[in-house]
Amino acid sequence: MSKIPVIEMFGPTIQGEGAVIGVKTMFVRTYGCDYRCSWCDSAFTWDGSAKDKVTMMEPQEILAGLLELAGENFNCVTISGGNPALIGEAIGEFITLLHERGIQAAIETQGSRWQDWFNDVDVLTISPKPPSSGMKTDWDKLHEIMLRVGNHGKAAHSLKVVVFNQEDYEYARKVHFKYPEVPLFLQPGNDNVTEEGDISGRLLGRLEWLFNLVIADPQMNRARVLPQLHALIWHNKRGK
Ligand SMILES: C[S@@+](CC[C@H](N)C(=O)[O-])C[C@H]1O[C@@H](n2cnc3c(N)ncnc32)[C@H](O)[C@@H]1O
Ligand SMILES: Nc1nc2[nH]cc(C(=O)O)c2c(=O)[nH]1
Ligand code: SF4
Ligand SMILES: [Mg+2]
Repeated sequence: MSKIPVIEMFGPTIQGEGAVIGVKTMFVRTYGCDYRCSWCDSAFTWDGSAKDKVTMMEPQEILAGLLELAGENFNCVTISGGNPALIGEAIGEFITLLHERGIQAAIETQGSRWQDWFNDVDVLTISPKPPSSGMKTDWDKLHEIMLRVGNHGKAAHSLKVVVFNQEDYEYARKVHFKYPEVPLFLQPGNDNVTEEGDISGRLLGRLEWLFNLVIADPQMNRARVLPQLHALIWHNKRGK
């Protein structure tokens, strides 16, 4: 039986981002990422600082862990990371276990890798990375993924672009132009992920800035602009 490197499990909490914002969900965060975004708010999944916290878990053990944490108090599990798309069939098996119990599976990934289990996901969020991240988008790979989820998947899929500056905004426009039929969510970047205390004022200022860009832009009439809702409420606290 193949295993999944899990760095944390938490919840129930409220999905704070994207297409299913506001939904009660558990989180399973996998270890390891093929990217190194300069502003990553979950860098402990790849920078080595929490390596000793990784547990290799079978799908059944993860489900048992979630049930222990929350009992029956959830019907959605969000698998994030790191990049969960680095992991093969074990996640497919985990999704099957969730579905057997009538639980939905949501995925957060950046669109750099495909896995066949994407087709079985209920909510697939693809979040390609803008220039401020320091990462370079492989547009061919992203295109392959968008075609595959569009043609075969049952997944309700959407694109989510984090925007820190004007150049990132241009990148988001490019993504929207390439995939105009796919729901696009814009999310302002949190430029200090270690600040303690109440960061909501700073984040709301960035949200207003992004609102104003979209309001002025006829190319973005269908984009949706959302905060990281959990960060407004729980700030930079981990496991929320
Ligand atoms: C930590 S990532 C993990 C999943 C996957 N690696 C990805 O990037 O899509 C989860 C989400 O948080 C977003 N994110 C990470 N750091 C952020 C920051 N400083 N401000 C706003 N969003 C951030 C990412 O863009 C992604 O949409
Ligand atoms: N509440 C909450 N919502 C989220 N949406 C995406 C998250 C992530 O880190 O992938 C996240 C997270 O870490 N917490
Ligand atoms: S792709 Fe996601 S997890 Fe990986 S470094 Fe970027 S934001 Fe962090
Ligand atoms: Mg997060």
